[in-house]
Amino acid sequence: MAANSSNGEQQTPSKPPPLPSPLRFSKFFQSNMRILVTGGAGFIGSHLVDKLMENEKNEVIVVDNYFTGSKDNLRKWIGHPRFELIRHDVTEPLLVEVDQIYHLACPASPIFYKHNPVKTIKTNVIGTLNMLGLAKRVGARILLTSTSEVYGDPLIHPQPETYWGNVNPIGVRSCYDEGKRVAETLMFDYHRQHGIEIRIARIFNTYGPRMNIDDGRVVSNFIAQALRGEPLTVQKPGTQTRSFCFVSDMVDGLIRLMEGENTGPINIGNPGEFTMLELAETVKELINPKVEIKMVENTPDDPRQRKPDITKAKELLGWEPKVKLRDGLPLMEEDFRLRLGVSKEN
Ligand SMILES: NC(=O)c1ccc[n+]([C@@H]2O[C@H](COP(=O)([O-])OP(=O)(O)OC[C@H]3O[C@@H](n4cnc5c(N)ncnc54)[C@H](O)[C@@H]3O)[C@@H](O)[C@H]2O)c1
Ligand SMILES: O=C(O)[C@H]1O[C@H](OP(=O)(O)OP(=O)(O)OC[C@H]2O[C@@H](n3ccc(=O)[nH]c3=O)[C@H](O)[C@@H]2O)[C@H](O)[C@@H](O)[C@@H]1O
Repeated sequence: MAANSSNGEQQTPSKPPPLPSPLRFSKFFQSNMRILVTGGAGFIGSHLVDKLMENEKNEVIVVDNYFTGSKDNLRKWIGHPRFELIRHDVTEPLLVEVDQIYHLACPASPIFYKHNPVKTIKTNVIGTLNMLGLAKRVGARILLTSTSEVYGDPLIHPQPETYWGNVNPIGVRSCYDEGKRVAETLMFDYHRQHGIEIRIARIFNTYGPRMNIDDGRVVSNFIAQALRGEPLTVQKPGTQTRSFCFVSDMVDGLIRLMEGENTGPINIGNPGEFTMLELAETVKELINPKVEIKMVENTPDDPRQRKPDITKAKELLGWEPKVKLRDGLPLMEEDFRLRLGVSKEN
């Protein structure tokens, strides 16, 4: 059609505008759910992205500052028309149009979250405020990955969601556990004050392929040590317990929580409980019977026991874990062997 110029004369455009790129069609015409995953380049986040990307109706946007995560965890999706990766720190505001936010960004291994405690608490508090601000602005549902560390060194065992916890507010772990407690408070205040749709998962120790080899957490430490033929370092007294959930079960629980009708908080974890000495014995038996077990000093405020009460997850989400520790460890061993270049015969 002819256009009017500013002096009133008619002009005919020389050529029609270019067609949009075919990528634009594949990107915006197929998807009907745009999902943001903060911390999506990390261990749990990258497995969550894999699962979300299996659904052709989903478009996934990851934001990560790569503090503990890596692009390598997402390499199979880079360049995919339904996937975008943004280097961004959640302590800075973000504006993207999304329908759901899985908010995972936060260092999780104690050695990393204690490395820069002020940054850890900023990530938990300012990062969560920013993501809630985004959820409010664009009307998205937001899920926070909280932690069993909100129960501190628990005096009730196993821990139900109704337990308020036993947390040291001024200790070296407080940046993480008090940080997550404030993040939970912010979630509920935005829910009550602004009607934001929230979901809170309290995750218990999760393990699986893709954990950083030198992550510092107990399962990755023991597997890497067993494969390198080094002593398994059990921190004293060794009778402290944890309950280990395989990552595929965790991802299934997180998606059910997001898709369901309950705000939570809901414990997501595997109730199978082990002492750290039992875990070391199991890794030794399954991976390298020749390695020694060595007792080493512990760090302050290490919780003495931890086991989730998952009644709520069973009743409200129809969820319970499927993978036993003895079945999950060999899957992680396989991944660690590949990355460390240690074959089965060695
Ligand atoms: N793995 C567990 O056992 C466990 C248990 C309880 C809770 N959680 C929670 O689950 C989430 C994921 O844990 P994970 O084990 O995958 O840890 P991870 O360290 O592998 O992943 C965390 C990701 O967040 C990113 N990140 C950190 N700070 C950021 C920031 N300021 N801005 C943007 N990105 C940032 C990291 O680079 C990383 O990719 C965390 O919120 C953690 O607190 C994990
Ligand atoms: O599940 C949770 O809620 C929390 O669990 C872990 O925290 P923690 O249980 O302290 O994790 P680890 O560092 O793996 O320690 C587990 C136990 O193993 C022991 N440990 C650790 C490392 C090691 O080499 N040897 C060893 O005996 C520790 O003393 C501790 O008792 C995670 O790192 C947190 O991100 C998460 O929020």
